[in-house]
Amino acid sequence: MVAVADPTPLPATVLRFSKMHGAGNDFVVLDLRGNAPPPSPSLCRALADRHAGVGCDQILTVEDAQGSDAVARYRIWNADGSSSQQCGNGARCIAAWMVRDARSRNAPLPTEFVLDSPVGAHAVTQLGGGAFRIVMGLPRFAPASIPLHGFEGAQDEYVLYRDDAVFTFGAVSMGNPHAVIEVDDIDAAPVEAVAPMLQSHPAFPESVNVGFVHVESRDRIRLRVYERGVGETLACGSGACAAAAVMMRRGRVDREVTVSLPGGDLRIAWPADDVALSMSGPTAFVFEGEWIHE
Ligand SMILES: N[C@H](CCC[C@H](N)C(=O)O)C(=O)O
Repeated sequence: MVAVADPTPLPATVLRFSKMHGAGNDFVVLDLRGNAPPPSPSLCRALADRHAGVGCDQILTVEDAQGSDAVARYRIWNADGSSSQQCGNGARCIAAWMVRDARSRNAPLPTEFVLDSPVGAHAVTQLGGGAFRIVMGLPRFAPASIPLHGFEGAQDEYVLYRDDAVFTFGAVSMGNPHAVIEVDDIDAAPVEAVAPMLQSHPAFPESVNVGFVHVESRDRIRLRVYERGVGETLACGSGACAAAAVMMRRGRVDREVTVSLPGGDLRIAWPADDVALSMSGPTAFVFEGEWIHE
């Protein structure tokens, strides 16, 4: 009897994950509590790959809160392996993940709790049915905070040139950079043509998420977002906050609006300039899995 070497090498490691989405913006969630190391950029790219991996727009990690009254801390990596400081849809999904985790340990979370992120604490409110409200903080319009180079003070509208193209947009930080371009026809918006040119423009040293917005009424806007590190997604929570904030600052919409994205609707409220903006929207668990990698 000749022993045959097993042709299938044993997996080096197995990584458990949750697959979730918020209005179609989809995520792989990793539980790193207990000081497990963060995923490398190459592991993020492998996990995000929609053919050879699990497939997602972002990887989200759940981590121990560091000395605050938060129930957990989360971090964000885009599909290309780059990290981000903010993810609105991701924050809601982490909230839902924590609610389910607490319930599984017979220690249910209160209706209101706090999550920590790379840009600070976020108050969370359970709205029921998988919906959550997240306090996303103050929109920051100063060019230096976006960052947007070449401009001194905050402007309602910026103009940039590149080759023979002219870009007219609003800009704001929600903890991550956003440019917002108003269009007449959202379905015909030149998303793939314009967004990459603006993202690689030297005025945006950290690149930028590019939103294309059409104002339908004073309490409803339609939005498509070409995200930094991903491309066009079905929804972008911080992008919805950014588009709403830019349109509110221009006086084009009321201080509470529905943002209609291809993957679903989000509700944004920004009662006054010196009050934090909040975002409400859905979450969904899709499946649990094990990532087997060499
Ligand atoms: N692509 C973004 C991060 C994810 C934002 C988006 N998925 C959201 O829901 O806010 C960036 O690089 O800033």
